[in-house]
Amino acid sequence: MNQPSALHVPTQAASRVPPQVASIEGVGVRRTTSDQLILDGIDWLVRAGEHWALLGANGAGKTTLLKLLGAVMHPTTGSVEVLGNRLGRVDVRELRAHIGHVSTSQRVPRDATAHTVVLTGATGTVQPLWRKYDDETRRLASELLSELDCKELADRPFGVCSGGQRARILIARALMPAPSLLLLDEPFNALDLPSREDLIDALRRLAADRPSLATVTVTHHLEELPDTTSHALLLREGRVTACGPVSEVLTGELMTQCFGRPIDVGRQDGRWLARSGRGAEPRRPV
Ligand SMILES: Nc1ncnc2c1ncn2[C@@H]1O[C@H](COP(=O)(O)OP(=O)(O)OP(=O)(O)O)[C@@H](O)[C@H]1O
Repeated sequence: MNQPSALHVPTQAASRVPPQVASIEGVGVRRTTSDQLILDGIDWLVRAGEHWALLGANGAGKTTLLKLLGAVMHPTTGSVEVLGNRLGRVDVRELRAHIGHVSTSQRVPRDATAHTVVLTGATGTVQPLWRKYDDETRRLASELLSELDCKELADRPFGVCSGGQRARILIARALMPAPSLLLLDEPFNALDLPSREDLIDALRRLAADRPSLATVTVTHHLEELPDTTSHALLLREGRVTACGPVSEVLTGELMTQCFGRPIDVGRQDGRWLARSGRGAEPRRPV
C-alpha cells in the first residue's frame, strides 16, 4: 500500500465503523503565482456511506478542496489520502479512475449521444475509445442511464439535452467505474425547479441503492440538499469553520458564522431552508 504507482483500492471490510474513503490532514494549498493561501489547516475525514454537503461563500475554496479529493491537484502542505492512497505516492491517473467527479468545467463533446458520454466514463476520457467498450460495458451504460431516469435520452446528442438532463447524464458517466466516492461540484447550477427536484430524487435513490457510496456535494443553496445528506463542512476563506453531522452543523448560528451575515436555517420534511438577511439579528429557525 502507498507505494509509487501501486494503487490500492480497499474492499468493504466487515467492521462496524464504515471504512475511510478520504482523509485530509493539516492541508494547505498556496497558489505559487499569486502566493495566495487558498486552503489552510484543513482536517477532514469522509467515510463510506456518508453524504457530505460542502458549503461556503464564493471563493471560500470549495472547488479546490474537491479537486484534492478528486486527485486533480496536490496540496502544498499536509496529506491527502483517497481510497487508501496518499497523493504524491500514487499514480493519480489510476486513482482518478476510481473516483466519480462531476464538475461544471468538465469537457464533453456536444455531438456525442448521452449513451456515448456515459461510456466515456469507463475509460475516463473526453472522447470515446470504442475498442475498449465490450457488450457488458455498453449494457452498464444503458442501465446507469435508466437508473438516473435518462433512458429515453440514450440516442440524443448531449448538446441538445436540457441542463437537468445533462447533470444526470454526467452523474451516470461518473458512476461507470463503480466509484466508492462521488464528487459533485455545483450539480444544481442553473437548473429550474422541476429539474432540481428530479436531480435531488436521483441523488436520494443513489444513496438508498448504494449504501457504501460516499458523496460530497458543493452547493450554494441548502434547499438543494437531499434529505439523505448526513454531514456538512463549512468553509470560510480557506478554513473550516464547522464540520460534522448535519444536525450539528447546518444551524443558523454556524451558517451565520461561516457566511458573515445573519442566516436563518429551517428544516421541513427532512429538507433544509435558508434565508439570509443583512444587518438584522438572526431570527429563530422556523
Ligand atoms: N488556478 C487558479 N489560479 C489562481 N487562483 C485560483 C485558481 N483557482 C482558484 N483560485 C483562487 O482560489 C480561491 C478559491 O477558489 P475556489 O474555486 O476553490 O472557491 P469556491 O469556494 O469553489 O468558489 P465559488 O463558490 O465561487 O465557485 C479563489 O480566491 C480563487 O480565485
